[in-house]
Amino acid sequence: MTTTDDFNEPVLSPEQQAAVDSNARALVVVASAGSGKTEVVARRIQRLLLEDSGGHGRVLALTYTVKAADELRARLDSRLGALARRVDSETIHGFAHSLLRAHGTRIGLPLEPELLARDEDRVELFRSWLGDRGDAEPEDLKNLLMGFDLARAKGERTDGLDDWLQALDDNGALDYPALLTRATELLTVSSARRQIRRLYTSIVVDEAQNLTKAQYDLLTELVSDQGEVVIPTMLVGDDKQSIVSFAGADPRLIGVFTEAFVAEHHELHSNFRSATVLATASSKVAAALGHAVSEEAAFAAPGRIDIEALATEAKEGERVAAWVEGLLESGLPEGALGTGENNSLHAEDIAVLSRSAAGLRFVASALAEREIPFALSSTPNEWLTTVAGRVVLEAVSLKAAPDHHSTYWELGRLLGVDLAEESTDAVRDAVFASDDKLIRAVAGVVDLTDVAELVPFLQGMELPTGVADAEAANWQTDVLQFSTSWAQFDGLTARSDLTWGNFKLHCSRAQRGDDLASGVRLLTVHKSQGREYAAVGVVGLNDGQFPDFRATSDSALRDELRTFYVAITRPRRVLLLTRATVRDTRYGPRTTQPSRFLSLVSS
Ligand SMILES: Nc1ncnc2c1ncn2[C@@H]1O[C@H](COP(=O)(O)OP(=O)(O)OP(=O)(O)O)[C@@H](O)[C@H]1O
Repeated sequence: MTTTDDFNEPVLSPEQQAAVDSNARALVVVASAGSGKTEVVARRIQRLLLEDSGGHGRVLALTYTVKAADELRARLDSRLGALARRVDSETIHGFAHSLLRAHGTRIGLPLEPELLARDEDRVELFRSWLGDRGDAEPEDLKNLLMGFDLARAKGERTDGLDDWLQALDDNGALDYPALLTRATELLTVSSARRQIRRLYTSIVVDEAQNLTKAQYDLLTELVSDQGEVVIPTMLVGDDKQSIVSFAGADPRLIGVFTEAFVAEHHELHSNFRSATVLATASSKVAAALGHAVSEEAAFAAPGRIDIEALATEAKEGERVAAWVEGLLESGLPEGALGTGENNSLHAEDIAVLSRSAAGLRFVASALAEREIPFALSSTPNEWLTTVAGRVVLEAVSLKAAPDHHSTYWELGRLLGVDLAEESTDAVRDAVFASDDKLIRAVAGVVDLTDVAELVPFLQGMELPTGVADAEAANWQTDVLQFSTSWAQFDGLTARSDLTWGNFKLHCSRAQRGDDLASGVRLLTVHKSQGREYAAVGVVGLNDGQFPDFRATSDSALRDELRTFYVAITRPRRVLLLTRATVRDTRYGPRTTQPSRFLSLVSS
C-alpha cells in the first residue's frame, strides 16, 4: 500500500513514478478517475524544473478549466517556490489568447484584438456586417453561431461559416473558436513558431479526453514538425470521463496522438481517491462503458453508498439538506473511514451534484431554510451584481481599447441608450445622463488614466443618497470583487504589465472561472469534473433527469453514463444518491422511474 508521509507530496506508486520519470518525447498517461493523474502532471513538471534549475526553459501546462490551471499553479508554487514562475499554467484558449496578444500582428491582427466573449456581441457584429453587405439576416443568429462553434471545434466546414469568419476578420475581432484557429495559423509563420517554441522545454496536457480537433491541431502545430515531436509532450486523460462531446471534444484524439507520434503509453490502476465501495461501484460503471479495469482502492477505507427515494422533489431537497447538516454536525460516519482517518470535515468538503442546474434548486432552498451556507457555481453574469459594477467593467475595457465595438454595444445595453457615436466622450455623457444614481456616481472611472487608480477610486467613492440598502450592499460586493481581483492581479503581474488591457483580461478570467464563496458546493456534474470531495450527494436520479430525457441515441446515452461516472467518482468516502418518486410537471404530478444507472451501483 502506498503511504503518504507528507500532506503535499504523496509517495508515488511505481506506475506513477514511471510516468513522471519517462524521458519519452511523446508520452500518454491514461487512467481512471482518482488514479493520481493530476499528481503525475504536477510531479513531472516539478522533476523537469528541478533538473533544469539553472536553465531558462519554461514548462507549459494546459488544463481544461481556469480553476484547474490556478490550482496547478498554486500546488507548484508551494512545492517549488520561485522555480514555479517558469511554469505557464493555462487553458488552451488562454494560451492561444496570450500568443495572439503577443504576436498576432504577424498574421495581420491588430495590437489589441477585440475578443467577442459574449454571444450578444457576436450577434451584433454579424448583424451589422450582413446589413452593410445588404444581405438578409438569417433567422436565429445566435443558434447559427453556436452551430458554427461546434463545426469549428471539430475542424469541419459548414454553410455560412466563411461569412462569419470574414466578418470577424474585417473587424479585427476574435471569438473563442477563432483564438484556436488564429493561434494555429500564427504557428505556421516560421519566425513566430521558432520564437514560441524556444520558450518551452516541455508541455503537459491534463484532461486530454476533452481535447477538440481544433485544440489538437494547435497543440500538434506547436509541438511537432514533419511527424516528429520536437518539444517533449505528455497527454494525460481518461476517455471514460469524456463528457463534453456536445462541445466537440473527441477522446479518440488521445489515440490519434499515440499513433501519430508513437507515444509511450502508461496506465495507472490504483484508485487513490475513493474508498472500497465507491471504487467497486465506479469499476462497475467503467465495465458498463466497456472498460474491464479493476479500480482497486489504494487505501483500506470501507466508504459508504446510500440510495434513497423521497416522495417529492421538495422532500428530496430537505433530505439532502438534513444529510449535509448531519455531516457538518457529526462529521463523516466512522464506519466509512479507514483506521486513523479523521472524521471532521468543512462545508467545502461536501458537494451536491445534479445533471442539470435546475435540479439543484430544491436543495438550495432547503439549505437556505436551515441557514447552511452554500455556493452555487457562478456564471459570468453573476460575477458582478449591480449595473453600475458592470458599467465599471466596461469602462475598463474602454480604457484598454477605445475602438472595440463590443464595449459600446454592451454599454449601450447597460445604459439603455443607443450609443450612435462610439467615443469616450459619448460614453461619459451617457453615463452622466443615466437615471440611476449609482451609475452616475461611477462616471469618473472613464477619466482615470492609470489602472492602479481604479480600485482606490471605487473604494473612496461616496454612495449617493437615496440608494436603496439592498443596492448599496450589492455595490459593496462588487467593489470587493474588483479589489480582490486587483490584489491578485497586482501580486501576479510585473509592474510594466499592469495595464488596463491586462486587468480586463484578468477580470474576464475571474468571471469565467468557478471560484466559489465558502459553503457547501452545489454544482452541475459538468462543473465538478476534476474535483474531489469527502462526501457527495447526487440528486435527481430518475430516468429523464439522469440520463437526460433528450438522450435517446446509444451514443447520447453513453455520454450520460460517462457523466454519471464522473459524478460517482468525485467522493472520497461517502456517496448519497437520491430521487423523487413523484415530480411536479406542467401537466401535473407524474410518477417517475428510477434512473437506469442506479442498478449498476446498487447491485
Ligand atoms: N501516490 C499517491 N498516494 C496517495 N495519494 C495520492 C497519490 N496520488 C494521488 N493521490 C491523491 O489521490 C487523489 C486523486 O488524485 P488526482 O486528483 O491526481 O487524480 P486524477 O486521476 O487526476 O483524478 P480525476 O481523473 O478524477 O480528475 C488526490 O487526493 C491526490 O492527492
